[in-house]
Amino acid sequence: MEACSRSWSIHTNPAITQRYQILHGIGSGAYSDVYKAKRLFDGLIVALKEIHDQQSAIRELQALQTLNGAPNIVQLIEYFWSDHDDPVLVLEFLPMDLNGLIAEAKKEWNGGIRVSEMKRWMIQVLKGVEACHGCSIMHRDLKPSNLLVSADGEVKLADFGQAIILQEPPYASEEVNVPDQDQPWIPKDPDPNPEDANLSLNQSNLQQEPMTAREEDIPTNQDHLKKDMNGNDKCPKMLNGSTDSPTSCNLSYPADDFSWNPYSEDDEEREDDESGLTSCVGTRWYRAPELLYGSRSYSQEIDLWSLGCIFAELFSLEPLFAGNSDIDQLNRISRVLGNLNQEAWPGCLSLPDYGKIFFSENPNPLGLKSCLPNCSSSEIQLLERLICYDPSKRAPTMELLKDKYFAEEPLPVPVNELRLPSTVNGQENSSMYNYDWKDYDSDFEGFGGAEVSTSDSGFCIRFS
Ligand SMILES: Nc1ncnc2c1ncn2[C@@H]1O[C@H](COP(=O)(O)OP(=O)(O)OP(=O)(O)O)[C@@H](O)[C@H]1O
Repeated sequence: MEACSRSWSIHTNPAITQRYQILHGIGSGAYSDVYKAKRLFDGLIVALKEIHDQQSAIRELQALQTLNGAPNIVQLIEYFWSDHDDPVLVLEFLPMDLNGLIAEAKKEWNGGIRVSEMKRWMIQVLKGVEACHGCSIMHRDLKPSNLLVSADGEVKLADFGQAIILQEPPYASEEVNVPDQDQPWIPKDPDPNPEDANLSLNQSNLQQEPMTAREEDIPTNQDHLKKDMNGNDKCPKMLNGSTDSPTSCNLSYPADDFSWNPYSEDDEEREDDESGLTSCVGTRWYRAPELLYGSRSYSQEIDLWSLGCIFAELFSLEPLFAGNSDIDQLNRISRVLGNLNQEAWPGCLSLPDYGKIFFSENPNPLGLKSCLPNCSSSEIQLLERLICYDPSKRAPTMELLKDKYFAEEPLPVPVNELRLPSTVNGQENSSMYNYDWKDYDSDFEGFGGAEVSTSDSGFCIRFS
C-alpha cells in the first residue's frame, strides 16, 4: 500500500479497515485528504474523504444526504463518524474533473471542446446546480476542480464542505438536517443504472451492510458545532493569521487557498442569525462580486456567477477572471463589465465594502465578447445571463436549461460520445493553473497607484 499523507485515523480505524482496502492517496483539499479504496465485500472502488474540520464535514454530509439520488451530484455511499477520529465520507469514485478536461483540451484537442460537447457538459453542470438550488442548497464553491467526471463522462458536483442549506431568509441557523440520532442512516436508492453492473451504486447500496458509523456521535444542532470535540469553543484563526483585511476576506492568497472558518473570532467570518452569512467563501476566480464587496446576505445567485465563469473557461480554456488578490479580482471584473455602480446594480450601495474601494473611471468596458472572441452571439448572451453585477438579473438554472442555445444545431452529443482526457487516473487529470505570482506581490500592483484614506466607517482605497 502506498503511503498516504497527513492521516492516521483512516488506517487505524477498524470500522474502516474491516470494510475497505485503502489503495492510495488521491488528493488533498484545505480540510481533507481523499483516498482511493476498494470495498472488500464486493470490490467496489470508492473515494474515502477524511475531513479534518467537523463543521465542513457536517455541511458536506447534510448536503449530500439531502441530495442523495439527485442527478449530477456525487453519491455518498456511507460515512464513518466518531468523536475521536476525523469523519470519513465514502463517496463514489470519480477519476477526472473539469479542470483536467480543460487542461487536456488545451494541450491535445486542437480547436478545444466542440460546441456539441460543450452543450452536454453545460447541461450536466446546470442539472447538478439545479438539483442543489431546488433543495435550497447553496454550494458556494463551484469551480472546475469541484466538478468531477465519471469514466463514462457523467459530471458530478462534489466538495460540499462550504455548502449551506438555506432557510427563510436567507440562511439556516438552528434547524439543520443532520441525521436523526436514533435512526441509522441508510442511503436512498439513486437512479438505477443496470447497464453498469460493476460500478453501479444502486447495486452497491442494495448490497450494503448495516452502518458501522456511529450516528449517535453526530450532533443535532449547530450550537454543538461551535464546540470542538473536547467541548471547547472553536475559534481557529484564518490561515494567514490576518484579521485586518480592508475588504471582505483574504487579500493575498493564491486563488485556491481559501480560508473561511465560520467560527473565527473575527466577526467577518462568523455565520449566525445576527451577522448573516460569511462573505469568505469560494475560490477567488469564481467568487461573485457581491462576495468580494463583503456581502453577508447573498443567495444562490453567487453559484450562478461561478457557473458563468466556469462556462467561459470551458469556451476559452483560460480562467475568465484570474485575480491574484480580491482587489485584483474586482479590478479584472470591472475592466470587463465596467465599474460597479447603481445603474449596474441598484443594491450595490448596501454592500459593506462598496464605499471603500474605487477604481479609475472606465467608460468603455471590454465586454464579454472581447474576452471570448470565438464565442457565438448565443453563447455570449447565455454567459451574460450569468456574469452580471445584479444578482437578481442572473438567470436561474432551470431557465438556462431551457435556453434556445441548447435546442439549436449543433445539438448536444449524448454523454457517452463526449471526449475525455486520455489518462483517467485520479489527480493526473486535475491540474490547477500555474498562475505567475511573481509579477503580483501586492494587491495594489498591476492597476496603478493606490491612495488610502480613513473615514468614519473605516478607510477607503482609491485607484488611479
Ligand atoms: N469522489 C471522488 N472521487 C475521486 N476523487 C475525489 C473525490 N472527491 C474528491 N476527490 C479529489 O480529492 C481532492 C480533494 O477533494 P476536495 O476538493 O473535495 O477536498 P476539500 O478539502 O473539500 O477541497 P477544497 O480545498 O477545494 O475545498 C481533489 O483532488 C478531488 O479531485
